[in-house]
Amino acid sequence: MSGAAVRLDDVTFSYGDTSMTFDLAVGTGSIVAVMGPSGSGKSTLLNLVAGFETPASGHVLIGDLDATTMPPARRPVSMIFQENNLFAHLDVASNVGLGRSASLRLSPRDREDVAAALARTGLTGKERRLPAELSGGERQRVALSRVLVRDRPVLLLDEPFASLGPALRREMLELVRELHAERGMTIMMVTHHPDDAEALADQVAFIEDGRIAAYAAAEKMFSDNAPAAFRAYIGA
Ligand SMILES: Nc1ncnc2c1ncn2[C@@H]1O[C@H](COP(=O)(O)OP(=O)(O)OP(=O)(O)O)[C@@H](O)[C@H]1O
Repeated sequence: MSGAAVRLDDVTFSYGDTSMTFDLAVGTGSIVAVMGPSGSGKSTLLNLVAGFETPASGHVLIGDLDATTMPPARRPVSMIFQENNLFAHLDVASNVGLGRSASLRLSPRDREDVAAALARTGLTGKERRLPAELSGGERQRVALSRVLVRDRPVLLLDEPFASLGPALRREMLELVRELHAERGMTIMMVTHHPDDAEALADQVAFIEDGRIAAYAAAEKMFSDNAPAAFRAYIGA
């Protein structure tokens, strides 16, 4: 895997009378923290990239592809949500195997890759467990293992560690940082935690009222030179 650039070109979208407009260019292999008040449009932005929502106008470009109307499964993208990433009736190995084959027809090579991904995320020995028999952190490790076997150039994280305690959250962010160093995928991560953004991201996109109010290097956004609205939002 290596990353792909993501571009939203004059993308407009609305839910009833909530209108949003996104213009954003994310460089290949960079990590962008998507931050902003509740209801500002962070999840919608990720859903437009993933293909769960389709723009009213404008274009979504991923690498060389115009993905604007492409169905989610065909996009070179993986996404992890805060919860419900796994199928409750399938064991850990099968949930990860789905990243390779939707019908779970797995070759010996696929099975090796599933085992390697589970080893990489620290889940060896838990292959036969059901999601309900795992902790919240372990379930998100399963989701990350599936990302590894899916091997797509863009990874979208919609507050995947928000319900974990602080120490575990840091541990999971560290795992994401390592996987990024190994694979080089482009990451867009929604987070409400400035510490998480500072630890992981090289860019911060600040969303306010359905538009990108600021987009700059994390170094700048977490300095005294950050836009006033962002400083107010993080309580700086
Ligand atoms: N399925 C939907 N139907 C109608 N309106 C929606 C839907 N999903 C989101 N909205 C509205 O669109 C706006 C943006 O929502 P979105 O979920 O993208 O915000 P967010 O920044 O991710 O919020 P949060 O931080 O609370 O998760 C909000 O006003 C929300 O109420």
